[in-house]
Formats: sequence, structure tokens, C-alpha cells
Amino acid sequence: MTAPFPTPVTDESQRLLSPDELAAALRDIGARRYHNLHPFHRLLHDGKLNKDQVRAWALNRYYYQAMIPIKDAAVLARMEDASLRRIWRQRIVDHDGDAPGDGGIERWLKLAEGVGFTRDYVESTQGILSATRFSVDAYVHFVKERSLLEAIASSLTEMFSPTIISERVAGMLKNYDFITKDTLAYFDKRLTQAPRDADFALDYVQQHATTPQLQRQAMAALTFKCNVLWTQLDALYFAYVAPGMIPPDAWTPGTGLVPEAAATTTAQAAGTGTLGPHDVPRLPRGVRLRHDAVRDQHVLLAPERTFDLDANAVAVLEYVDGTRTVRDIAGLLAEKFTADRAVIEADILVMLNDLATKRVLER
Ligand SMILES: O=C(O)c1cc(C(=O)O)c2c(n1)C(=O)C(=O)c1cc(C(=O)O)[nH]c1-2
Repeated sequence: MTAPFPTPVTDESQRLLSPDELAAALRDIGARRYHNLHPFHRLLHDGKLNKDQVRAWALNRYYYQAMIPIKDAAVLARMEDASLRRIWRQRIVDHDGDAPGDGGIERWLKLAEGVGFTRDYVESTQGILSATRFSVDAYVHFVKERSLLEAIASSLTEMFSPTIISERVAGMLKNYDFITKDTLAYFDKRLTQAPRDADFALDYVQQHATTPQLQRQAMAALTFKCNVLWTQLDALYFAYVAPGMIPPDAWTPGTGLVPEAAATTTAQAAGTGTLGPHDVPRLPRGVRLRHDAVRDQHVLLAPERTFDLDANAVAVLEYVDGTRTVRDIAGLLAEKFTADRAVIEADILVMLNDLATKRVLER
């Protein structure tokens, strides 16, 4: 099989790197490709997603969590050395627990329940995006088919996860009123498990990637894994942020939820659910666009609250008249600024949904 990513054949890539240089090269891959850089994660952590978009993330990510121990069992099955297996098996215990009700998968189910899903719906995996399934399954296949060195190297994304986890937990707690510390308890343990696992894997890769070719294989494996994570977020963004094209059998807001959560979603659907390109946004009763002459600043004036608006938001809101769809507005802005309508549409959907989350816009 050919390498998934062509590696440039230059003199530099033929050279055997020292263990420290190899570690630096691996870190550099993460610095350029790790999923903390993905726009979906930026929106998630900055509080820019609405509840349904956060739900879509929790639901899809469950599939990743559920498959990790299967992936690790596949890696374990390839290890001929009992001392290696003894260490690796801890990963399976971390996710599966030692008893029912324990372990990482269970904690992820708590997270999904915390945002309103029924456990059965999440465990059924029926609403998961096909692209999520394809990416995660590709990871499992990769560790079965490639060398043990590549399988272990592909787990090295965990070197970068503690930073994103801290950022995510702090951001989500601060920005979403429906997220509690308990809901995010999954991540507490990962903060110690991930560095422990990553240290072991890095040490293994440094010791076993003993030729330039093996070192390149390890780097390609990590690149592949970054792409496994990245494509999952691409799929979420496309389906649930912009253009908001949910594939036929994937989860749609309002389904798979416990009755109380479904009831609030239905109530919100009339007002502030996820806005898509064909929705007609409008300002709710009592919310007005005003120019504050003293500060020379446009604001949205809502009962007991005001929101400062930047020039882009003002340009969009001037077209929000309760008759135009998001797509109409994007078309007008595209003409006005001679820009690509699809790009504008994607941007304004994020902005409008942010305002909807703050309840100063509805459809
Ligand atoms: O929250 C995250 O951003 C994140 C990233 C990663 C990762 O980088 O692969 C893992 C996890 N979480 C995680 O929770 C987890 O159990 C895990 C296992 C693995 C792996 O490749 O074996 N990665 C990750």
C-alpha cells in the first residue's frame, strides 16, 4: 500500500534524527495539524455553538470513545512482548473500567446524558455521521494493518491533548450555562492518563524508529491520526454549523433526547434553535438595533441587556428584516462586498447562531 501522505524526499528527510530531533519533528506535526486548530473546536471552546451543536459534538465523539478500547485491543494483539502488553492494557481498563459503571466510555455517556441525550440513543450510534464512523474506523484499520511502530506512533496525538482539554473545560464551563463540572468529568482523568500514555508511546517511538525510513513512517502515522481527528470536526461543521447539511440518517435536533430536554428544544425551535441557510432570522420582540451616539457604537438593545456590535454584525443585521432568509442576506452582502456568497453565508451563520444563543435573534 502506498503511504497516505507523500513525504518529500530531500536530503534532510534521509537523515537519521536524534531522539530529541524526532520528538521535535513530531511536536511540529501537532503544532500544524492538531484538532485544537479546527474552527469547530474554536467555536466550541469560545461558547459560540448553540446547545444542539454541542449535542452533535458529544454524540459523534461517543463513537470515537467507544472504539478506542477496540483500537487498543488491536494494538495489544500485535505485541509479542508481555511487558509491553502489561503497560498497554491499562489503556483498555481506563476506557472500559474494571466494573460496570466505571471507565471512560461510561463517563462519556454521562457527558452525553448531561447535554440531554438518552443513554440508549447514544449507545445505539444510529445518529452518528457516516464521516465520523469512516474516520474512526480508519484509525482502527490503520493500527491493524500497519507496523506496531506506526500503530503506537498514531496514538501520539495524545501528546497535545492536555492543552486542548484544559482550554475546552475552562471555555465550556465559562460559556455555556447548560454545562457543569460534573458533565465534563470525563476530562479530569484524561489530564493524567494522556501524558502517561503519550510519554510511553514517545519513548517507544524514539527507541524503535532507528532508521530515517522508520522515522518518516512514525511521522506519517501521526499525520494520519491528526487527519482522523480533523475530518471528524469537518463533518460536524458541515452538518451542524455551515452550510448545515445534515445527511439523511444522521441525528437531527430534537431527537434522541430525554423528554425534558426535547421539550425545551421544541420550545426553542420556534425561537432560537440552530439557524440554517433557509431560515428567516428576525429580532425578537423587545430587541432593537440602535446607534449609541455617545460611544459611536452600534448595539443590540434587549430588555436589561445590551450587546456591542462590530461593523460586520451591523452590516448583517441591517438586512435582517423578518422576511429575508440567511441565504438572501448572504447574497446581498456578497454583492455589496463583491465576495463569495458561500463564504459569507458560512460566516454569517456562525454569527447569527451566536446571537440566537444569546437570545437576541430568533427565527
Ligand atoms: O479531547 C481530546 O481532544 C482528545 C484527543 C485525543 C487524541 O489526541 O487522540 C484523545 C482523547 N481526547 C481521549 O479522550 C482519548 O481517550 C484518546 C485516546 C487516544 C488514542 O489515540 O489512543 N486519543 C485520545
